[in-house]
Amino acid sequence: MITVQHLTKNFGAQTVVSDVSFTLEDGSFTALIGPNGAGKTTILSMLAGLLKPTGGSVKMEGIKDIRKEIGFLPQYPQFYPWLTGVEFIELTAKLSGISARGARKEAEKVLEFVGLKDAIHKKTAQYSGGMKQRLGIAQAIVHKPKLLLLDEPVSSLDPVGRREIMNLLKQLQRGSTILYSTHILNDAEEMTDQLLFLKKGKVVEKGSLNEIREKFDVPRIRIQFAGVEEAAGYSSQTEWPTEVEGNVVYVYIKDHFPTMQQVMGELSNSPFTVVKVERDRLSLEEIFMKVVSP
Ligand SMILES: Nc1ncnc2c1ncn2[C@@H]1O[C@H](COP(=O)(O)OP(=O)(O)OP(=O)(O)O)[C@@H](O)[C@H]1O
Repeated sequence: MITVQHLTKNFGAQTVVSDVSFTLEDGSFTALIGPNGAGKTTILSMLAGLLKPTGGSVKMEGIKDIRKEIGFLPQYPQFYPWLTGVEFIELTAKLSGISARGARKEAEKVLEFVGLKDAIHKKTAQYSGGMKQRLGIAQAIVHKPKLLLLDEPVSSLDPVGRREIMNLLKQLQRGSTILYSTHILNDAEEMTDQLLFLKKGKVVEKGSLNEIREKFDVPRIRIQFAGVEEAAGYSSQTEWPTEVEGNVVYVYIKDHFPTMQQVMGELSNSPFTVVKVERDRLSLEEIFMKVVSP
């Protein structure tokens, strides 16, 4: 388990990370979510040992020098353009303490794992954005770190590239604890065990997606009608509290009422044409806006 306690960073008079505490269970997948400038990179850099905290601590159970146990993918990874993929990873493997004899083999293995097997002898200057991101992940994991820190690993990629990298990260989770920053909330919604919402350097909300949903969700039933008039008609005749948005009516649930059956019963006795009825849930994006908006 990794325990972060009261982590704080000041740049001059400005406090950009303020008293941040959280834990990462072994093998868990945690997203650090926050708007631009919230302090995500600063937190990851302190965890990676690249930036000295002004205060607070980062501890890994049973480990004294945690730097050896960390793999880090910076937001904008840089590679020597004159090296091939395998040469670059071999170099980083040696720098992270793998023996000269083992480094080449480990480099080839990890490049195959990240899907770059066919490009290992290509110069990194010729890699596409997605390939560079895979190469960045390869350099972060070649020494099999216990904690993997990834700063915006998918933000620069198109949806297909994002999906591929997220699937890759999911596979990595079997061997590592992962903390990654993102502002692409769809990915976080699907994959993550724990969410940390960051605003102006402070963790303003944390928990599993379900826990956070429980807290912020407004229970309601969404009914889509065939037309705007029908939605307005239903809304004016029902006894339940509603809100109308075009051809959609939201029926608000309070203390478990109305139930879905009650609403369906009412609709089947009404003259209005219904297209779709569903229990409405806030998306992670909507929750995020609620949490971080001023
Ligand atoms: N070396 C530095 N000196 C002074 N201020 C800094 C320094 N590095 C970061 N900051 C400030 O700290 C704040 C947090 O920056 P940080 O890069 O951690 O945010 P972020 O959440 O990663 O943002 P983004 O999503 O834009 O990458 C910002 O206001 C930034 O300007």
